[in-house]
Amino acid sequence: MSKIEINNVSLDYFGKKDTFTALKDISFAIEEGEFVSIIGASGCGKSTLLSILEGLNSPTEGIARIDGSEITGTGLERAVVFQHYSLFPWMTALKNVAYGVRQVNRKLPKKKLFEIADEYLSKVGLSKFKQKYPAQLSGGMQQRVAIARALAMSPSILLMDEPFGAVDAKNRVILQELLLQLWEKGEDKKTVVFVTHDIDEAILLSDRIIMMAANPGRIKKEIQINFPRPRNREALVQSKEYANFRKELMSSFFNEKSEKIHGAEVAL
Ligand SMILES: Nc1ncnc2c1ncn2[C@@H]1O[C@H](COP(=O)(O)OP(=O)(O)OP(=O)(O)O)[C@@H](O)[C@H]1O
Repeated sequence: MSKIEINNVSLDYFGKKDTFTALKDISFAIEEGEFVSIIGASGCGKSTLLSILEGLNSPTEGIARIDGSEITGTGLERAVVFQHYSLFPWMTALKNVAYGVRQVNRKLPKKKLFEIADEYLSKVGLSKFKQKYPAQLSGGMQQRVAIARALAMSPSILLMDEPFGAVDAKNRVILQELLLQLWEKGEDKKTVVFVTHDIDEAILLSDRIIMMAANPGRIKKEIQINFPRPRNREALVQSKEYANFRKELMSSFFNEKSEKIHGAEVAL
């Protein structure tokens, strides 16, 4: 049994006048401990797919399962990290992480709760900032807190929707490496579903890439990534294998019909 199974899933959004098919007949499986990225043009349904895995949306057709059971709502075994920092502004970094831990274990004594929060903030390099409020932290730091909170909840599945999309280029690299390190070293390897627009990010992090196409949102290609782990960005990007692999991936990514609508490139 796979950790995640998506079988013939379609999802329609019903408007007042018309219906929009955001996902059409999608099937794939993700094994326990696998790191899978979903890439594709804007509007191809990546976030919609993630919302089904999160349990916020239900397929119009088909079935989505976790550990063999149909997803019927949100669950504490799934933690989510979004592009926009979803921290509570009135809580310190430490309290934000402790809040997450409390959601999964309400009986834990306060002291233990804060010990766990402390441990995870130190894993993401923020020990010195634990008493700061989100507004006192940079965007990259806030995203570290969000990652610490997600990991501290000890989920078996981590759902990440463009988690580094809003941070600057330098912090993006730092966060990618942090996530790679935490995931590769993790004693209990999480199953990760990671939505991104960034091909290099997807190659660096993933075991497999699911490439989607738009109108309607569907799977275009699945690509296995066999670069050995632990991965080192410098060594990886300098290798000939990487250059060839990336070139191939880029050409299938852009080999999609598109049209300029109001000056913007829109995938068809
Ligand atoms: N609630 C909704 N009602 C109607 N249409 C929606 C709704 N949510 C999303 N859509 C449409 O469904 C399609 C898929 O949206 P989705 O956000 O899943 O795409 P995406 O691949 O994540 O895009 P992006 O990369 O820009 O975030 C888009 O055309 C979007 O406009």
